[in-house]
Amino acid sequence: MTVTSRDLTLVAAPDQLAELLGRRTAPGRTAVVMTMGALHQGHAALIRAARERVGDDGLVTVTVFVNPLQFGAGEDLDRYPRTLDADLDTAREAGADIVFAPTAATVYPGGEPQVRITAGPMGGLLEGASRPGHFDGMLTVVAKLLHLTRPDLALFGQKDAQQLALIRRMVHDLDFPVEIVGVETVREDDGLALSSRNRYLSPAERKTALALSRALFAARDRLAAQQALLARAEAVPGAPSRAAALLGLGEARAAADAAAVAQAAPGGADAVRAAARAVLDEAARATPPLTLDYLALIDPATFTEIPDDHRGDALLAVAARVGATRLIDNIPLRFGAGS
Ligand SMILES: Nc1ncnc2c1ncn2[C@@H]1O[C@H](COP(=O)(O)OP(=O)(O)OP(=O)(O)O)[C@@H](O)[C@H]1O
Ligand SMILES: CC(C)(CO)[C@@H](O)C(=O)[O-]
Ligand code: BAL
Repeated sequence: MTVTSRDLTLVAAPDQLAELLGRRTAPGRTAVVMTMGALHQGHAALIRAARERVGDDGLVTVTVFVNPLQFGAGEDLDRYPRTLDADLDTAREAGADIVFAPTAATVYPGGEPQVRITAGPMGGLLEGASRPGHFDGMLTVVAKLLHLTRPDLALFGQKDAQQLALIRRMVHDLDFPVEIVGVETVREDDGLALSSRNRYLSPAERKTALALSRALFAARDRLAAQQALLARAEAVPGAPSRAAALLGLGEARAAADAAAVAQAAPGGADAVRAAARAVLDEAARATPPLTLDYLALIDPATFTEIPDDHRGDALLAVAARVGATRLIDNIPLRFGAGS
């Protein structure tokens, strides 16, 4: 579908939003994209995906709200970029109908809400361990915004993988009548995941920050190499070992690689993790340095570390600081046959 520039309405009050939704909603065809503003092409991809899903006569609402509840003390709530005029252009070009940009006093008229959503055990891991209370605050505002925007679909980025998993969990556990759609991470040409916080980076910091995506790609390449070797070795019937099998094929170099892989990591996950860590260790010695918060190779169903002999889906997730900026990124991986 080609998205042509359409009329965009900016609303700040929930009753105005309700009025618009009531007037224009086509049944089953409303979508929401929730953001904290400072929109970039990652957000635009979510809005375009929403438009694709609901069609030309559907309704796409973008929310722009920097939610104080999900920021911890000492985090960047005050300096978080607020660029509403530019956001309206991006939202319009990507195909939104409504931008709902309420104030904090509108969203929380009585101050901080007494009753909140609790993220549960998964909410205390990784991002939740580094940012205590973050996911409770995030889920609470997502629940509120779902009530206010009343969508059939809500789209979220895979870049915030744990957020997406927790929103799916909330919707499942609490029977929210909405379909949650995940959208692939949009990257710069050099691999850096688009993020509103990238604009904090100086050129030198940005260069160091590239280590996040390079680490993920190194791990992905390591897994692909391991699995190609294994597949070739397993293709030789009756071979006593992977290395011997490849030697039997006269592939001495590949056999040496296979032996190294087999020795370093018979199951594979540890070597994949190590390939990523090597890139991050190097970036820790760069100027300016990268300070690793976590690197985790996890089961996407639980967000707990996978064992070395894991088979099936996994997620490699990283969080790090460069200067005063904290960035996250992740990549899906598949261990075992068919990956
Ligand atoms: N590069 C990206 N590709 C796809 N979706 C993204 C990307 N970056 C953010 N999103 C998604 O956009 C939605 C709004 O995110 P948010 O406004 O926090 O942007 P952000 O760039 O992640 O900001 P921040 O730098 O503050 O984390 C979320 O669902 C998030 O996952
Ligand atoms: C989902 C969200 C808009 C809730 O404030 C925020 O966490 C974000 O931008 O990812
Ligand atoms: N992108 C997730 C929202 C946050 O960092 O608070």
